[in-house]
Amino acid sequence: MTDSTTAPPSKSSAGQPSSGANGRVVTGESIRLEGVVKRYRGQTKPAVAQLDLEIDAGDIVAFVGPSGCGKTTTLKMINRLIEPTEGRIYIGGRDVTAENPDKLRQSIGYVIQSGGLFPHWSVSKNIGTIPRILKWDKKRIAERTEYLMDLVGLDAATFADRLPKDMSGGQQQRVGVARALAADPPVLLMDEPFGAVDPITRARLQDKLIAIQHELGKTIVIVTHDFEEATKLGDKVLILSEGGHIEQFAPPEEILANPASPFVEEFVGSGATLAHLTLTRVRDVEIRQVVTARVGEGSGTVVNRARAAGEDWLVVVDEHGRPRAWPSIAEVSAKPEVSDYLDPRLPVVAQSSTLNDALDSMLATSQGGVLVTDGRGAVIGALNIASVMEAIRGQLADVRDDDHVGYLDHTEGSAPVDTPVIAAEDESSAADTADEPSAER
Ligand SMILES: Nc1ncnc2c1ncn2[C@@H]1O[C@H](COP(=O)(O)OP(=O)(O)OP(=O)(O)O)[C@@H](O)[C@H]1O
Repeated sequence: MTDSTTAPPSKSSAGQPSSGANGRVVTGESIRLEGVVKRYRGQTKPAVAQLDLEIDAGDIVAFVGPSGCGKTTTLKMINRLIEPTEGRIYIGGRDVTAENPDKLRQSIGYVIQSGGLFPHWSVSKNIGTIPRILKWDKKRIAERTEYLMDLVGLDAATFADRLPKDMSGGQQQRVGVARALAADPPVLLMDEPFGAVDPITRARLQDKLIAIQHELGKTIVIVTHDFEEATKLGDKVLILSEGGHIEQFAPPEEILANPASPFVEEFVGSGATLAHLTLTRVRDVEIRQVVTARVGEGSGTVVNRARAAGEDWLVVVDEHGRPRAWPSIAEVSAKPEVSDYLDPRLPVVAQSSTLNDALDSMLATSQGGVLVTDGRGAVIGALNIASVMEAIRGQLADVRDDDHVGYLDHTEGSAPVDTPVIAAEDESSAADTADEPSAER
């Protein structure tokens, strides 16, 4: 990836990057909604009845809530794609309800599901959309485009001239994020950005967003239907009920530990255990060191290196340290030098990935381990399934009901009740199979 010296200096209207409360770089701006109301014409009830909300500069905030509660309406009022009926919205202390809406939208990044790219424009032309409107010179646009493609993990030489239709959904979504960041806006609004991609790609895009956020420190508001996604991405989660009513606005840990209302408890409901697992990141678990080898190195040398470290496997990396394959020493020994083979099914997660993501990745690739990479995609170690399971078991034990009596605590004879039927085929299917021979074991 490009190092930061080749990136155009960050020039958000927030001024110089500052350091947030948690020591992170902040180039984003705060967002404040004051008495915001939205009444759509012809509707008896307001979509958003009365909303007061303050989002800190440099935070990611996830909006969740049942369908129709006003998430998208609220998001689109921030960049005035939807005009508030009443109230004021401030970005970095500036009252944006009084600004020219077109100018405002040029200064706020906006990402929608599937990227929303212009289909007949190449990737680079798509990314340069706002800088062209802002009349940046060609050289500056070209440099910015290259930097952003690198930031979102797309090789400029391969993708700059491609049309969106010739890319995967996840790649298109990365272009959507690069385009939204083109003019270095302090605020990024995202409406269900990862809704249309498969779970593994989704986890990778979420990790990429977290890495970008750590590097740039924008203020990001994201609408999602997925509470697990909200807990993974959000520094804070906003739970709304009908009419844009705030049920709770707090860090995910706090929502899980102290749901503010029965509504929140029910909304979080069955997803709570899963969400607890989402709170544990790969970086919270001890990762194993791996032996790496560069493409083109002599096989004898790298096999000796692996043996000396007591490893049967080694990770082949490119010149940036990014993993390409994870062969055994027997496989490496079969060729004179380390091959440039790129394994399309390599299980890889980021440090910001959740234990769920790590497990998903292992299951999807049928591997017993997963490689762990840093924010720039370079390999830093591996996790095996046993350590993930151990951490998950610890998490589940923490959230399990304290009153639960386990097998070892049980006093013999104190539960003289019939065994309940917890799971069984329904009668019709049981009848259907009654005459069939029983399967061999
Ligand atoms: N253009 C419109 N005209 C009239 N009513 C609308 C309009 N757009 C949204 N609404 C209504 O406003 C309310 C809030 O809609 P909004 O799209 O903000 O909800 P949401 O929480 O984003 O929903 P979802 O999760 O289903 O996307 C809903 O009752 C919806 O039917």
